[in-house]
Amino acid sequence: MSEGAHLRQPETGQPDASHKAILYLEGLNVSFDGFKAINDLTLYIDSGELRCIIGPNGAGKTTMMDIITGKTRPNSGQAWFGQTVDLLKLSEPEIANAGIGRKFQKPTVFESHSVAENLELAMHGNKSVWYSLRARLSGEQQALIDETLQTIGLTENYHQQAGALSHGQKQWLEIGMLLVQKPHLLLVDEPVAGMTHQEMERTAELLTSLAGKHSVVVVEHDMDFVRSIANKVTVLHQGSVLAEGTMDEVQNDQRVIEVYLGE
Ligand SMILES: Nc1ncnc2c1ncn2[C@@H]1O[C@H](COP(=O)(O)OP(=O)(O)OP(=O)(O)O)[C@@H](O)[C@H]1O
Repeated sequence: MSEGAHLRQPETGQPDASHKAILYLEGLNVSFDGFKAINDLTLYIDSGELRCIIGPNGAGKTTMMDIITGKTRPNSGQAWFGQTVDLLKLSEPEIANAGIGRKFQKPTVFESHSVAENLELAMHGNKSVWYSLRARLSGEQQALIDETLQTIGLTENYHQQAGALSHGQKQWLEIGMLLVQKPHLLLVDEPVAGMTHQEMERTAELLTSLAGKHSVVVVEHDMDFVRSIANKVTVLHQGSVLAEGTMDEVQNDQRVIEVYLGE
């Protein structure tokens, strides 16, 4: 089987979120050469919620995302997707196939293909570009592409070459490329780095519109942006949860203030 053969199959079963949470991280530990990057981390994400994760450099945010997607294996602890999917037993492609999509900071769209073709390619996943762009789209697939373009605000850019999009538009296209794979949980790494103010506002609208239908975890350094989208914020520090609550609650938390002042 070719690399990523399980990846990006659009139809996946629903994770069992009957106990409210879609993601359970419990007592996780990760050491790199004796250094504890993740230290007894326990964190729950509810089904349909939009959660922001903040924390100073080196707090363990990326490592936490890497555990969820199977890129990094913890030394101990538990990571469950819903009630029944043990993430620590799955490979990276199996985790993606189970319905966890990740958007990295830097956009990686296919620059020489059109916006719609990028969505088609993402929808067909592991198939070759040649196959993907010649396969006839079903009515349902075409409808998904149209709906996704509307969600990400790129309907007008259907035929435009992706390489000609602005930085912000490329980021939205890449979010669209995840959406056509119908993920249940979306992990989004620093979505607004390098964006104009206007692009940031549009990204805030986009991410908040995805919550409910999807569960969304956003790691972001820009506090104004976090304030504009967050209901609940988790602050990581030295690999553990330092504080959790509304933006106002965590910003007024003395321990959080000290950690950020100490940066
Ligand atoms: N592969 C690795 N080998 C050794 N140390 C690592 C490795 N990956 C991460 N670390 C260390 O683990 C700690 C946590 O890193 P991580 O990238 O998860 O933090 P972060 O909160 O995402 O930081 P930033 O906001 O700067 O991206 C850091 O001290 C980092 O240097």
